[in-house]
Amino acid sequence: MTRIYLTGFMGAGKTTVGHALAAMLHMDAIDLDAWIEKEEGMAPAEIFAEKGEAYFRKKETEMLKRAKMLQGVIMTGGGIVMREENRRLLKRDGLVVFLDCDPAILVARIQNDASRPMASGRTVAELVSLYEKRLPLYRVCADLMVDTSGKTVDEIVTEIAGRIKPELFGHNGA
Ligand SMILES: Nc1ncnc2c1ncn2[C@@H]1O[C@H](COP(=O)(O)OP(=O)(O)O)[C@@H](O)[C@H]1O
Ligand SMILES: O=C(O)C1=C[C@@H](OP(=O)(O)O)[C@@H](O)[C@H](O)C1
Ligand SMILES: [Mg+2]
Repeated sequence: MTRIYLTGFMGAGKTTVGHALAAMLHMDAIDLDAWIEKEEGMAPAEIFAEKGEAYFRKKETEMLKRAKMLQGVIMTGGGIVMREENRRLLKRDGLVVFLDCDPAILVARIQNDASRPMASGRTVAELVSLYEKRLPLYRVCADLMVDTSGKTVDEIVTEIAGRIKPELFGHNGA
């Protein structure tokens, strides 16, 4: 397996954990949001504001398709599972690790974060409701689920690396 996709709700730690996991596994780290930002010359929040969510979602799917040409740990944006096409691509092209987390922790991390247009300005109830709407979609395309609540980034990375080794190198460790 040459691609490990990290999925999960905003604030779950996909970007942070992805860089640490890639370093541990000596793999490249590719954050789809950062890649979009580089290509568009605008951060996701600016793209949402100036070009709209539909434009961002189109770009996100385009990048996901292009990521198939790369190898490494690929960190996705929290909304990627909303499109059926994206879920199919994730499942087809790599090992999907879903970083789950207690919604109360997620909300504390993302509420009023102006860099996250799907979170800023939303109430706690709205954010929890968005998490609950997306949860089955994260689950349906995950090969592995990791509950990150109360764990440090180091603990999460160690847990993922231990659990994916059989998937990456074969069940006998070969
Ligand atoms: N396990 C963790 N423990 C404490 N803080 C974390 C943890 N994982 C991520 N964070 C923090 O939470 C915030 C959101 O992390 P980020 O990697 O941007 O999440 P995502 O990419 O899933 O939206 C960042 O400030 C990050 O430092
Ligand atoms: O949940 C979402 O719809 C989004 C999550 C963001 O990524 P993070 O999950 O890294 O915050 C980013 O892709 C964009 O702002 C939309
Ligand atoms: Mg991120």
